[in-house]
Amino acid sequence: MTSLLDVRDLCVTYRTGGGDVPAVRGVDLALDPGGTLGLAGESGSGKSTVALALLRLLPGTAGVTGEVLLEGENVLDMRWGRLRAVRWAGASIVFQGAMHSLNPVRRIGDQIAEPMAVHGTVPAGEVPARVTALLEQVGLPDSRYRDYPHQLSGGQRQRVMIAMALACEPRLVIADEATTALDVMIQAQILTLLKRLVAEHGIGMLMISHDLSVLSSTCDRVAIMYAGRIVEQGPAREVVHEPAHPYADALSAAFPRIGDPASRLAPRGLPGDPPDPADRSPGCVFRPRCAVAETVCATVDPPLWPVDPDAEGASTRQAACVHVGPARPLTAAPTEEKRP
Ligand SMILES: Nc1ncnc2c1ncn2[C@@H]1O[C@H](COP(=O)(O)OP(=O)(O)OP(=O)(O)O)[C@@H](O)[C@H]1O
Repeated sequence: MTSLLDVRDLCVTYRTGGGDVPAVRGVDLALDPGGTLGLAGESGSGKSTVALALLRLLPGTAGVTGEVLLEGENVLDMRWGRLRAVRWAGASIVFQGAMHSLNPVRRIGDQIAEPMAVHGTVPAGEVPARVTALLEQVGLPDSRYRDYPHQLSGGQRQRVMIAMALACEPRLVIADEATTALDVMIQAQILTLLKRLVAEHGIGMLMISHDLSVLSSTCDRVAIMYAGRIVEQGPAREVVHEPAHPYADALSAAFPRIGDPASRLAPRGLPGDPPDPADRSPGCVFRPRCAVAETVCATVDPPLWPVDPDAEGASTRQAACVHVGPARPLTAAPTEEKRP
């Protein structure tokens, strides 16, 4: 089966007056049709840069290398006309903060109709009925068709953004912090809606959030980013509830876990700051903040490898840490030597 999305060795560097900022460094991601992949990491880890790179929406100051294969076709090599056809119809994106993404002086229905008109995916005469159907799918009455964005609540506007994203029946939806600005009740409603729509339409979804609990309740698989790299990826339950990489562990511990009263009362924080993206020191980039760092971590920068190479299906769970997987022997000697 061809992957819906296959990202290979994606690197993004922003050119700034203060020098180059390598925001994404060698990211590999894969998503099957109908699959849901979560991308998590703290602020500045490069999540949005990945999302924007997938549809070539980055500013001109960004240099991009690697491959973004959408149903086998490299988005990074597409000619402009082909790229325009792929946006909305092949893959669409829902951003945080719908008020800034919607046009304040255009009616909701007309804005949802626009991608269909531009791409000609629906005959002109059928567009109003399709808009009404989309409004219904996202839980809005068709009386909202003629409303302006300011007449809707934040949650309703976010539903409009989802309706727009689905308008041309894309195979991939990218949701970038799509529920972050919403209160917890509305957030739950929108997540339920997204999950239902993705399942009903067989759409693949890449969901970006700094909130692991959101991803664990929505996605099949989760990838954790730190300083522009994926440091762990695998089945959502395992990555969120039994993280292997020390950073994934710290991120997971920062969120209260349902059913664990102790963690609900005292989520752990992660000391220190994320590294300067321009820092090219050798070794593991997480080392200065890592509670289990050893001497070897100052020189070895491990790639992603299987967490448990002996377990069945283990190849799907990977982490980039010398303390997990086949790298363990690397740590054995220095650890023994250090002991008195
Ligand atoms: N236009 C830009 N020019 C220069 N640097 C940028 C630009 N956009 C992002 N960056 C830098 O790239 C890195 C990754 O930023 P990005 O916004 O992708 O992270 P993020 O994980 O999505 O963060 P957040 O959750 O806060 O949105 C950061 O160091 C950021 O400062």
